[in-house]
Amino acid sequence: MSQPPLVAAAASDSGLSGVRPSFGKVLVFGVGLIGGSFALALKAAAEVEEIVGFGRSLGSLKEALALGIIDRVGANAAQEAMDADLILIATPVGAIGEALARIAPTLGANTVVTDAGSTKSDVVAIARAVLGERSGQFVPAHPIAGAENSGAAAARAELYRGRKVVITPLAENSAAALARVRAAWAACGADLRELTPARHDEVFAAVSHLPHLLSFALVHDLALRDEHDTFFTYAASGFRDFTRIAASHPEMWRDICLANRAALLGELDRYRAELDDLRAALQAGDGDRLQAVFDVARRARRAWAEGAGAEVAASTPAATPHIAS
Ligand SMILES: NC(=O)C1=CN([C@@H]2O[C@H](COP(=O)(O)OP(=O)(O)OC[C@H]3O[C@@H](n4cnc5c(N)ncnc54)[C@H](O)[C@@H]3O)[C@@H](O)[C@H]2O)C=CC1
Ligand SMILES: O=C(O)C(=O)Cc1ccc(O)cc1
Repeated sequence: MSQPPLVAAAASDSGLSGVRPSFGKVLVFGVGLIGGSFALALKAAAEVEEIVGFGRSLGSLKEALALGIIDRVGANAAQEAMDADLILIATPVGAIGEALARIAPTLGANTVVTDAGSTKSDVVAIARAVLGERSGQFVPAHPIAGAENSGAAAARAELYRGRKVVITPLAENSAAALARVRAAWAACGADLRELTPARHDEVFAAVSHLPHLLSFALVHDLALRDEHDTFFTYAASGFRDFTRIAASHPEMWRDICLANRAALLGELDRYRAELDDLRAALQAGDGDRLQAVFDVARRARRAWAEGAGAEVAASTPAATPHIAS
């Protein structure tokens, strides 16, 4: 790396000439919200010379070109991978293996590869299978920033500023490869964290994948009712908050749910047990129990929103064995 990214950005902002960007040629596979925002952020930080986009549809790549997100539409991934400095794979997780397969045979010895997938154990497994002895060049990542909107038109340079990006390094990553990928995400303004792939998937099953599944389920159930218009007419801001994420991309979420199926099933079972507990309290007219659960949840939610983390002691007396365990 020629310069620490933010130093180089500051130098270029202040008008100093002769400071080279940290990355020459960057390939982005999947130039949508996440890939497009990464491209725009590297450009805004003056950390890249050229961004070449690859994707499934020429139409969306042309849109990304017109929006100034990429500099060229790539035609030959294998050829471009030979001398790329950095490659980001930002397709739905089910397509990451296919993108890796396109670059694997010709991947340059000094090229580093990262991804943005919402799941990590499956991505690591496919990367090792496809890249073989080159898997050390792949440093997995997951930006915890996004939205229910998708596509290149939703991309913005500021998306990652101050937001966490979880890196799940591999034992075979060299210190240099890890540093290059960390530098790229840091140049986007991210707050870098590290987890193992397995721990990552457990955590995100609970705080991201399950909430999306629940939101899709609620809206699906209402949408299929005969008088769904009446329900939606009267839905207020609580419904809006709970269901915003049900407007997320169905294909992307299909892939995430399937990729993290084991952890998600575990979280779903816990949630069902929680619902059973609340149902039993409701049926028994046990207002104390309802209020005790709501009180713990309210304090945890408020502490989290205030940035203190959810460190409220779970002091609710357990009504059922599953809560006590
Ligand atoms: N949307 C979000 O809030 C977040 C998404 N992610 C992850 O980032 C990745 C991308 O998500 P978004 O940018 O939101 O989706 P998006 O739908 O905005 O962009 C995905 C892009 O990948 C392209 N694509 C789809 N299948 C492909 C294939 N087989 N080969 C090549 N290109 C293909 C699409 O044409 C599109 O341009 C996913 O893996 C997702 O799990 C991670 C963090 C947040
Ligand atoms: O829209 C939202 O609030 C999100 O939760 C965005 C999001 C979606 C997928 C991820 O892996 C990370 C963040």
